[in-house]
Amino acid sequence: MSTPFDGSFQDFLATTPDARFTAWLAARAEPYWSEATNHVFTRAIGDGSMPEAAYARYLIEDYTFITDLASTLGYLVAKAPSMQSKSRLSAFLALLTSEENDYFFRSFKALGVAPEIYETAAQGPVTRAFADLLLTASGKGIYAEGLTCLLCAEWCYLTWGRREAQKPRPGAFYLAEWIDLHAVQGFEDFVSWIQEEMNRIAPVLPNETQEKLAQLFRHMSALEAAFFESAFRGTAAPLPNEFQRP
Ligand SMILES: Cc1ncc(CO)c(N)n1
Repeated sequence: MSTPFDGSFQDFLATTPDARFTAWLAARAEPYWSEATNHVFTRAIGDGSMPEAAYARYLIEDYTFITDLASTLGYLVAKAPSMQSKSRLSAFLALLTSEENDYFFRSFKALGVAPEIYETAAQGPVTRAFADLLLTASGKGIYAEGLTCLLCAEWCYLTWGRREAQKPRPGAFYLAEWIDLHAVQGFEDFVSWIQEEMNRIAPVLPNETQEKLAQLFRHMSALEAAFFESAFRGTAAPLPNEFQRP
């Protein structure tokens, strides 16, 4: 999807003068960015080959991920520099905690997952690593760090969502609606906004901070791929050493 690149944003600009910061983040995240956006789980959502057990496993983990993502958005609303940015972020937070929350309840019911299970489910290792990364970056980091995590998560879902939306919808409503949620115009507009926000604030940050953002986006991409892998196969290999804490 992206051509891998491992230099600085300045180096990237030298190869492509009108390159966007967000394109650099994706290029620096290879091969994980492509693994996440093309994972077999994401294709199974749209092509009728999704095993019910894998999807139930996925939704239970994703419900706890979404809870941490809502907290991340809270931190971002607090740190956003302008009313316009706070407005965009809080509108998405409202969607996440209403319509999308309702989607989870209806889907759990259809899949026979009881509230006792999804409300008290312990996070698996990948979801725990996500929680740690999201909450540390958005809670302790500067605005751009939390925004980088949000960008990766939502851009990844827009990418597979738009691709799967080209196919006829699967029969199961929870698959069809999961595609629609991530392929609608409003979601595309939100992801475009996050990209514009990033491309406005990040090119003027110090080189070291830009490197930190590239590493965060790369780590998020690897976790997104591992999250799909873990749901689809019931297990995922630990992330490579570059992502282990010193
Ligand atoms: C793991 C994961 N990443 C991103 C999204 C999109 O919000 C999601 N629902 N779950």
